[in-house]
Amino acid sequence: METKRLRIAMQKSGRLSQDSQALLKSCGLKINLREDRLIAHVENMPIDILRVRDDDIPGLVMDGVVDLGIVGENVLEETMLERQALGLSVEYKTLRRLDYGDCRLSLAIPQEQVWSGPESLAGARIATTYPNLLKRFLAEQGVKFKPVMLTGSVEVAPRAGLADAICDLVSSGATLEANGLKEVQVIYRSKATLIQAAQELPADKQALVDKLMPRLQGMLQARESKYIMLHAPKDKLAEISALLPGAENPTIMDLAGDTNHVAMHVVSSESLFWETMEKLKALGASSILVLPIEKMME
Ligand SMILES: Nc1ncnc2c1ncn2[C@@H]1O[C@H](COP(=O)(O)OP(=O)(O)OP(=O)(O)O)[C@@H](O)[C@H]1O
Ligand SMILES: O=P(O)(O)OC[C@H]1O[C@H](OP(=O)(O)OP(=O)(O)O)[C@H](O)[C@@H]1O
Ligand SMILES: [Mg+2]
Repeated sequence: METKRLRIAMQKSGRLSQDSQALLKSCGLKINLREDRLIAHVENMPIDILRVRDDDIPGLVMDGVVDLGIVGENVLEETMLERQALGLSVEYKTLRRLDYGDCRLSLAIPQEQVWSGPESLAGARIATTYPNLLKRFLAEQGVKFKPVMLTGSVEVAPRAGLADAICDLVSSGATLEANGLKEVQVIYRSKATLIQAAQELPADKQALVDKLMPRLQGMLQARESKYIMLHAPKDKLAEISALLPGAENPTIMDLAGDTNHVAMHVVSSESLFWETMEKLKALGASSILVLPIEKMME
């Protein structure tokens, strides 16, 4: 269905919802969101946000039902494999990998069991929501297994006697531990990603995407960067710069009444660890301030 408004699909409720909504808001979208509504209107731009189950997002983009989607790479890759097997279109464009939704798809077994590699799962029943990613991994290892498809509560499957092992998402590992399981093999690492339908968009919609992308890029870059201010001995400027990632072009300013030191301001592409601060201090730097950056545009 053709609409004049750009359609963006994102997860309705779950791990990616808050961050995705916050990211779009930070790009200037005023989202009129009502919890019970599946479509949220953006008040100040011709954009509609479709709030759906995350599993549906890759298909909506690949079928061109929505223009953009924010989804975990794990779900994207799993859907690709599933659609490939069904002979459906798997085309899309990745616009930007995002900085949230970090997790890994891993194999886990009961804590008391000994792990001697993927081959120890030969013939095992493995519970998962990601049968295609699991099949691909174990096929590469030459291991045959019996998939047990579960769409939730995968971690309880071994205790419930439904499976011998599981293949599920892990972040802190707390859920595995709470269920008496241990992570033994990572099979896929994932983050949230912004994707676009493969077919060409009408010019006005593409113009809107082209307007939003530098804002998104700027927000993500700002989140990854820090503004660092410090006083430095003039004869140690090169050594101090070398300690600050992305500080090729520092701003150097004279300090009133001090001819031996200068003020140095840099945008660093990474957060500054305490260890680096201590090294800066050892080189004679003082008054070191590390500030977050709200927005950036190059
Ligand atoms: N513990 C985690 N930490 C960080 N990101 C995660 C974590 N678990 C999952 N994710 C990412 O967030 C996505 C959504 O996870 P969530 O658990 O909300 O999915 P769901 O239960 O399948 O939701 P839905 O109801 O939309 O189908 C996952 O596909 C993954 O990319
Ligand atoms: O390693 P951890 O930090 O414990 O995270 C892993 C858990 O997080 C996700 O579920 P979520 O909590 O989103 O709930 P869900 O099962 O309802 O999807 C995932 O499916 C795991 O169960
Ligand atoms: Mg889901």
